[in-house]
Amino acid sequence: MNTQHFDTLIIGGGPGGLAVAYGLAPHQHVAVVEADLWGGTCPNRGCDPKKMLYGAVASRVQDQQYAGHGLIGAANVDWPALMAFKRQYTEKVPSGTQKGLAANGVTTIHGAARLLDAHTVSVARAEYTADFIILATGAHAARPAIPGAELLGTSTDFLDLDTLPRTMAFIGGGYVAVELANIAANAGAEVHLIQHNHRLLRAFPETYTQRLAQIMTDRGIIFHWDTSVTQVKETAAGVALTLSDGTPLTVAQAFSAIGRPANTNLDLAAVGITAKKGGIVVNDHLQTAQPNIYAIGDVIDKAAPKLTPVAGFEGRYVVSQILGTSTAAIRYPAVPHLVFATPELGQVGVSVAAAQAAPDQYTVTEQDLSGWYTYNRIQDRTARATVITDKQTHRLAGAVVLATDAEELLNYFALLIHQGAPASDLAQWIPVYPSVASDLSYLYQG
Ligand SMILES: Cc1cc2nc3c(=O)[nH]c(=O)nc-3n(C[C@H](O)[C@H](O)[C@H](O)COP(=O)(O)OP(=O)(O)OC[C@H]3O[C@@H](n4cnc5c(N)ncnc54)[C@H](O)[C@@H]3O)c2cc1C
Ligand SMILES: NC(=O)c1ccc[n+]([C@@H]2O[C@H](COP(=O)([O-])OP(=O)(O)OC[C@H]3O[C@@H](n4cnc5c(N)ncnc54)[C@H](O)[C@@H]3O)[C@@H](O)[C@H]2O)c1
Repeated sequence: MNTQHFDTLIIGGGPGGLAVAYGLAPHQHVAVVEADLWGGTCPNRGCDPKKMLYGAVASRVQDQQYAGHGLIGAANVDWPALMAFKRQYTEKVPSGTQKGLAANGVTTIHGAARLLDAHTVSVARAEYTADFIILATGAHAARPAIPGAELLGTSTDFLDLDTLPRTMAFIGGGYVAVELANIAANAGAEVHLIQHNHRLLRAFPETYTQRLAQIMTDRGIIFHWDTSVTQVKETAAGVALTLSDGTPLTVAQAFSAIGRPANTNLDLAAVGITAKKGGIVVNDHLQTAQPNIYAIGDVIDKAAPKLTPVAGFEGRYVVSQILGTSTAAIRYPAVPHLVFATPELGQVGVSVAAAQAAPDQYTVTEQDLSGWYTYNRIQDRTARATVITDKQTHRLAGAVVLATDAEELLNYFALLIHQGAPASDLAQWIPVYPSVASDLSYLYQG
């Protein structure tokens, strides 16, 4: 068998793998193996298509907020046209990604890769060797272990629905369930969200998640708290879910959104690499038990959130390790994370719970922003934010925002934390007025 050799071989052509490929391509002979769609989850069936659908419903919600204040009637979502708009973007992603890699001298190999030893990978009947191997295989949607689970769709199915089902249910109360339920409900569907406990979006403060749940309830989403689904059956009308209290719930379509286990199906044991529930185990240099095999992105077990920019950050870090431009352990900056609902809920830095547990160290200030000009102007009646500052350094330590376009404030907060900028810096800065940025000096006062 002819074996091709590369300096670095990357398994997985998503945001993590691509960051490594583009970083190493000018210096090395590099290959990427992709089993499915070039570009990975985010641009094909994750962040990007999700935000295209979200954009339309967010506009509709904004229209509704202007009702009686200058706009008559909210725009309606034309789901097939919105889906066509989304597909115009997503359909070009795989070929565009592959062409981009080829144009940068990266070899692209299509197929599912497996590890044969610390330097050898098999794809179909071919074998490839490499000095370094990067595992960047991401994660996949889980389905509950119940009879009929195969009848449940996943986020991938939702993001490619030709027509919007009149009724639907989401099992789970994490990012995926909340974001997709919000899109579906604001696009006109009757939506049920079934959560097995009483806690939505565990990474966010409960006072905020309860507020968001109330806003979503007011918009028509039906929450089934402390409820599990015990069985799914096909019916003429769609699917019949049996809920843990015995109640039947029939909807046109139901989706599993109970988490995303790592794609560790790589014959890891054959090379002595371990994986836990959260994913592949790596050290603080992102090396697996085999020092020449790194793992990055959603496939690794880590405390950092599993997000696209985090996968890219890890990819660039691994490039610096392989090229020898850095030998330091990985240090993550404060990572902003945000749920694209209407309104958006985001947070960055020290959590409210951690700050409240250390009252000598942090000041926690929560403010209702709904009366502020920025939010009153767009009739966002629920906007609020919590800002956490360090009592000793007077620097920004963390923030939580529930508001229309919270993403903007969150990005500013992340930058201020990253730069360790004192509040006094804002006095030397002139933002556009009126804008979200022009509120910063009122929110962060050191
Ligand atoms: C519905 C949804 C919405 C999301 N929204 C956001 C968002 O708004 N913001 C955000 O930051 N993140 C979001 N995410 C998360 C984001 O998509 C991931 O964090 C990101 O894609 C991780 O990148 P990755 O490179 O680690 O993995 P992936 O993007 O999953 O790429 C891994 C690639 O590896 C391939 N692969 C797997 N096994 C093999 C194998 N054996 N051989 C070869 N190839 C293999 C897969 O086919 C895949 O293409 C969302 C995710 C979902 C599902
Ligand atoms: N805006 C964003 O940045 C964004 C959007 C979507 C996804 N993501 C990424 O994708 C990841 C996965 O999202 P997700 O929503 O699938 O997972 P998640 O881990 O965020 O939430 C899973 C939810 O399912 C519930 N659950 C778990 N097991 C269950 C079971 N057996 N039965 C019923 N419910 C169960 C959990 O309590 C939780 O509410 C996120 O953690 C995030 O990293 C990010």
